[in-house]
Amino acid sequence: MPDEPTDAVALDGLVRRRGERLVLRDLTLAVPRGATVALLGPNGAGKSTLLRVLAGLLRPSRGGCRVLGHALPRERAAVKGRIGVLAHEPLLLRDLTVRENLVHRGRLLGGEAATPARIDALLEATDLVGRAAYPVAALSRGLTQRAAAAAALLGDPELLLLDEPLANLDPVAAERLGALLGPAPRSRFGAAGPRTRIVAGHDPEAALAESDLVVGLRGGALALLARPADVTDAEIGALYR
Ligand SMILES: Nc1ncnc2c1ncn2[C@@H]1O[C@H](COP(=O)(O)OP(=O)(O)OP(=O)(O)O)[C@@H](O)[C@H]1O
Repeated sequence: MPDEPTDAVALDGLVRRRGERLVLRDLTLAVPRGATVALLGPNGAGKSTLLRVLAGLLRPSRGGCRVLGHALPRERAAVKGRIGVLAHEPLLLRDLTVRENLVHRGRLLGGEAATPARIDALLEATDLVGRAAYPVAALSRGLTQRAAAAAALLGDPELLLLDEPLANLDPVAAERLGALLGPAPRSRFGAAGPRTRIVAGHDPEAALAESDLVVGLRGGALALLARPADVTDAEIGALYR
C-alpha cells in the first residue's frame, strides 16, 4: 500500500481568477489529515470558491493544490469518490427522486458505495425515508439540503467539504445533520486516520468550538490561520470589519 500523505490538503500559492478579478489570492496552507477546519470570512471572501476548487469543480488558475496527496486538476480522477461535497447548489438531479439520486451518485462513485442497505441507512439518518420517492424538484430547501447531505456521505468520504451545512434546516434537522456530518472516526483508512472536514460558515463562536484549525479569508486572501485556542476576538473582528 502506498504511503498516505500526512496532509489532506496542501495549497502553495493558490490563485483563482474570475475574469480579471482575483477571487483567491496566493493561498498557502496545509490541513493535516483528520483535522476539522473552520473556514470563516465575510460574504464574498472566497470561501465557496475555495471549497469548489478543493472539490475539483473549479480549476486553480495558478499555484499548487494537492488534495489527499494528488495534484489538482491533473490527478482529479484519483480523488474522485473520496471527497464529499455539500455546497450551496445541492449537486442533485432535480427530476430524479431522492432515492434515484443516491443510486445514480453511487454508480458515479463506483465500487460498493450505493448498496441498498447503505442508501436506506442514509435516508433514515437524514429522516428522508418518507420522501425517498419524491423528485428533488418537489422538496423544500431544507429537505433538499438533507438529501444533498445523504449524497455527500454516500461514498464514506475521506474529505468532507461543507458550505454552510446547516443552512435552511429546522433545529431538529440541524442537530441530526450536525452529528451526521461531524467528525467520524475512521478505520477504513488505517494509519491515514479519521475524516478531514472543511466547514465554511458564519458562526465564529460555533466554528471555533468545533474546529482544530481556523482559516479566515478576506478579499480572497488568507487573513487568519491559527488554532482556535489562539484566536482572539480582535482577530475575528478584523476579519469582518
Ligand atoms: N459564478 C461566478 N462568477 C463570477 N464571480 C463569482 C461567481 N461566484 C462567485 N463569484 C465572486 O467570487 C467572490 C468570492 O465568492 P464566494 O462565493 O467564494 O464567497 P463566499 O466567501 O463563499 O461568500 P458567502 O459568505 O456570501 O457565501 C465574490 O466576489 C463573488 O462575487
